[in-house]
Amino acid sequence: MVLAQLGGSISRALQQMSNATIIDEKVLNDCLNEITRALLQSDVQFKLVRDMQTNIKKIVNLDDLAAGHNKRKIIQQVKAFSIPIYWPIVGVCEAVFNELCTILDPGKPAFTPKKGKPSVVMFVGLQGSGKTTTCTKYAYYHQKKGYKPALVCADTFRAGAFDQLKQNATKAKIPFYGSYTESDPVRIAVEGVERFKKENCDLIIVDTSGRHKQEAALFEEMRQVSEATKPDLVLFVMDSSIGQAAFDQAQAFKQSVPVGAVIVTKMDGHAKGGGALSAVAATKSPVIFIGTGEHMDEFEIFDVKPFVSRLLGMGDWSGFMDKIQEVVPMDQQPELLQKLSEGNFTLRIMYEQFQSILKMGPIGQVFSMLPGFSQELMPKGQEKESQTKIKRYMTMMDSMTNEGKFILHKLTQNLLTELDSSNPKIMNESRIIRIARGCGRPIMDVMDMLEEYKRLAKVWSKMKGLKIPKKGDMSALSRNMNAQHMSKVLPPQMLKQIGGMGGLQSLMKQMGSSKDMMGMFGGGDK
Ligand SMILES: Nc1nc2c(ncn2[C@@H]2O[C@H](COP(=O)(O)OP(=O)(O)OP(=O)(O)O)[C@@H](O)[C@H]2O)c(=O)[nH]1
Repeated sequence: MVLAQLGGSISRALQQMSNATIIDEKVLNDCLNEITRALLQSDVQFKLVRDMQTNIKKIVNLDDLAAGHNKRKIIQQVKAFSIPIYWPIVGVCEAVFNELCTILDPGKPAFTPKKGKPSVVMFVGLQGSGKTTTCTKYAYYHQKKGYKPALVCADTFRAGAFDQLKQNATKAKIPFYGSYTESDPVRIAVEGVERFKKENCDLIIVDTSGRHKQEAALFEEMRQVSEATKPDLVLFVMDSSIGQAAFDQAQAFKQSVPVGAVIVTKMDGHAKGGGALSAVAATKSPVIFIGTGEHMDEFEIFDVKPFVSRLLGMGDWSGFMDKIQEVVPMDQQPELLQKLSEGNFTLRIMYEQFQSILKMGPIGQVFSMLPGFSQELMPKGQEKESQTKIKRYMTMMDSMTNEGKFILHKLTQNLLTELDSSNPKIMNESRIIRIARGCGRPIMDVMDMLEEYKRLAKVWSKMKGLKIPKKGDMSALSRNMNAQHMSKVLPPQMLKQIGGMGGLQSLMKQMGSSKDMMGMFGGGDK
């Protein structure tokens, strides 16, 4: 399965899960099985896939969720009180995303050469993996960054290897060393490294001959080159279409030489995404670059998160996780909560929420996948229409502001704009006609917008009576938040999963410390 298909399969599996009304063990298992199948077909090693599935289940354990053991998920769920989102799906997506990122990130950065200080980098890999081409790409990349690279051809096995390197190096104006007559790769490697050290080159790249894991003699030769040149970094070059063999091959190299980083080549073709994951797992070294074509500059720094996003077929999933917080920015939550606690869900608040959703751009569409997020406002499969609808509502509300008609507040005698009033009754016929005229929309549209406002106001009215602390004191908020409030604002399915009112109460007891509760709102130190 090629990369794009893998992404498609995984996102389809997640989408199917999001279509389910209730996410129970079976729905979660079906989704994970689907993802597992897709990864296996993409040549991710079986063990890796199995571990990943177990880990995701641990993170998204629905039983745990009900019993309140899984704080992280609960934290996400409680955050959901800010907006009616069915959060567990985000949790599963995030877990899949994080698991893939974890596999690709072995936790230790690769060696980076320093300018002005001689470093030796040795390239190893299977025959035809693109090693020689990649050596030059790597040298050229660093040359552009101000390094002084040099190439040494220690591939005495393949006839024509030296010519190929010479040709590439000449094109890129990079000094090179090799021999048509010498057959000992160790000797050539040592001579080349010494020579370029004397010439003050700071990045000496040693290309070795391609080999297969069955070729014991060639592996021994590679080990000797490594011992003699003492490279600062051994780079394993792997063709992305190698398939299931990737793990074993990478491991065989790692067992002979201290592989410190991986470069995956031919990512431009019918690339299998799984190989990269397997190579990292086998070598416990990070992928640092990818080759995306035959040309010198078709070479990119490897970045885990965008790669996984691509793998999952979701433009920028990591960005989504960050942006999700924007729906109600953390620093604005106390203010917002204050207004809501007073039962003041105004058209202005609705306007600001719409603004946040639109700010999320196409990512906002992801919300429409999530059951619970205003089915009426964002029906599935009609994201574009929904966005247009939101924009239309906002235009109507703009017209309300511009008219600047004020309403006298019954109790405070303050003058409020239509946008700041939380009493839908004030929107009488003459006001509706005026707004419709002002924005050039039919009266029905204005009424439609006001219906949506009433619907949302009803959801938010459940927050009424919540004691809100002063701005910044989130822990006080958590102390004042009781299970009763929570039960009102959590979507019913979510409450059911937590174990109803009883489950919620015991959960809140367990999470009693203010530090934990602060975490629930994204505040405090984590
Ligand atoms: N499309 C594409 N082709 C690549 C890429 N990298 C290398 N190639 C091509 O792959 C083929 C093999 O590349 P080489 O650099 O000769 O491979 P090698 O690993 O040095 O080969 P041995 O010396 O036999 O081990 C060449 O035709 C390269 O042009 C890439 O990122 N994308």
